[in-house]
Amino acid sequence: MGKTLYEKIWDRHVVVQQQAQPDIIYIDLHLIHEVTSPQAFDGLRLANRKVRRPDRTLATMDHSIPTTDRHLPFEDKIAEQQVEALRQNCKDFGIELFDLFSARQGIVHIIAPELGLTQPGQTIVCGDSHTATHGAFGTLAFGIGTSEVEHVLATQTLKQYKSKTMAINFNGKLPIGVTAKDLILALIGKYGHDFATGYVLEYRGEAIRDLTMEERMTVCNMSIEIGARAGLIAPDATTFDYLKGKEYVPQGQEWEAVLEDWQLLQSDEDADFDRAVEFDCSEIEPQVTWGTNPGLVVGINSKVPGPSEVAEEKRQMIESALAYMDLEPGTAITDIAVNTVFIGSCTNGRIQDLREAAKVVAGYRVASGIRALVVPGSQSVKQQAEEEGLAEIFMDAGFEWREAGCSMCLGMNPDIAKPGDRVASTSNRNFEGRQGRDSKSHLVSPSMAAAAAIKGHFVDVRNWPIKVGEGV
Ligand SMILES: CC(C)[C@H](C(=O)O)[C@@H](O)C(=O)O
Ligand code: SF4
Repeated sequence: MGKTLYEKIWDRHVVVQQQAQPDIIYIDLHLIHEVTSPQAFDGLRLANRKVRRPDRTLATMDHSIPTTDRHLPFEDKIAEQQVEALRQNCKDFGIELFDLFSARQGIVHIIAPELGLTQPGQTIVCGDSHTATHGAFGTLAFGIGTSEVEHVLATQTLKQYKSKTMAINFNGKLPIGVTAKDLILALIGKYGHDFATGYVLEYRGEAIRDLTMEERMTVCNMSIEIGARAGLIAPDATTFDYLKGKEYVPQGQEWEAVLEDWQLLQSDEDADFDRAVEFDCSEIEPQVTWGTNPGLVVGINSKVPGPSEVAEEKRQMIESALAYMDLEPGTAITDIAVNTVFIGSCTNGRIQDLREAAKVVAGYRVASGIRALVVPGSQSVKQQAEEEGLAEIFMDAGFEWREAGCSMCLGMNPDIAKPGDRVASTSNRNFEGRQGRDSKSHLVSPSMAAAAAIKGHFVDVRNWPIKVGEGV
């Protein structure tokens, strides 16, 4: 019997295997940030322990930091303490930190891939649920809790039960103007936000093969939003081209050797997945979430559904989502007006995302009364966007252009949506209060968010360009 990619990576990392016990697996890379690490370091200190592999541990700050005026003291003293604690911990335990003013600072899931730290066949963990992003490289990457962060810091290993495996076969090609974000939202919409609980997914098929690495990261990033532990894409020429020459990737003869090894990282043809799903890509439209979890999503040319359209056991959930979102069933998605637009996050804060948004924005102005933010996922994305003239396009149109961080993806830093704000957001979560108390989030792709900023409501970006002033 052949093995799945997941099983191959797992087997390469098992350190101890005992009956009726979780396996102990080796961790190749441990990423840390300011929110989920302080208690873990406190635990180490109490036990008088060191960090086992500081050289395989990397820290950045992203969640609670401001994206403007970084030279000023923080308004939020708790956030400032978190950041201070991370600095001290990294210093005391010899861990490299990309601090606030580092050219390498950024969202943890954006910086590791862009530096070439994320590589096929590795195990990567982080005290953060969107660690699955790194799965785009054929890397087993998943989020862990703070006590596990401590365990990994101390031992560079983790106790884990093996997950079940699910193949997600995306058949056919993505229609023109439909993005990776729409692909993953459509999948979650069809199956629901808890469908894949307990599974590690492998995304496969023509539509996946056609995606760039950045698009693959968008897909894997949202694995947790369908309940999965992790999501993987087998590495191929696209992966190797992306990695070649990156700072932390081996060069010369060593590159040839790793390349040979990485090519083995495919599920065997006769591998047995616990479950397989076939998904037809040909009918996907640009997606817009209307509810309070990412699975409550429809195509741009649809209407907000009502409780009567769903199975009895889901009615209450739909009713409470409609009430929170202040939406009436039957409302056309294109009639939903927003007053805030957020382009950024580890889902869609990479350079390709900003390029796609800028294409829509170029030559237009943000509609009046709209607050629109573009927040690059890393300082390196920021710099590149400035060099390419994207920052100027955004600023000329009336967008705010920020320093890198999680920003309005979650209400943990000064970029908070106000009560009642309705946000078109390129992030990955739309739970109640996610972007600020009593604010309403609609998840979309970068080009859809950009178009909503210009028009003041959702539009089908496939019909862009729309002449300024038309139909507003
Ligand atoms: C704060 C952090 C622990 C959290 C996570 O685990 O995902 C955050 O990144 C999020 O996206 O909700
Ligand atoms: S950008 Fe959002 S989803 Fe990603 S790590 Fe930060 S808070 Fe979590």
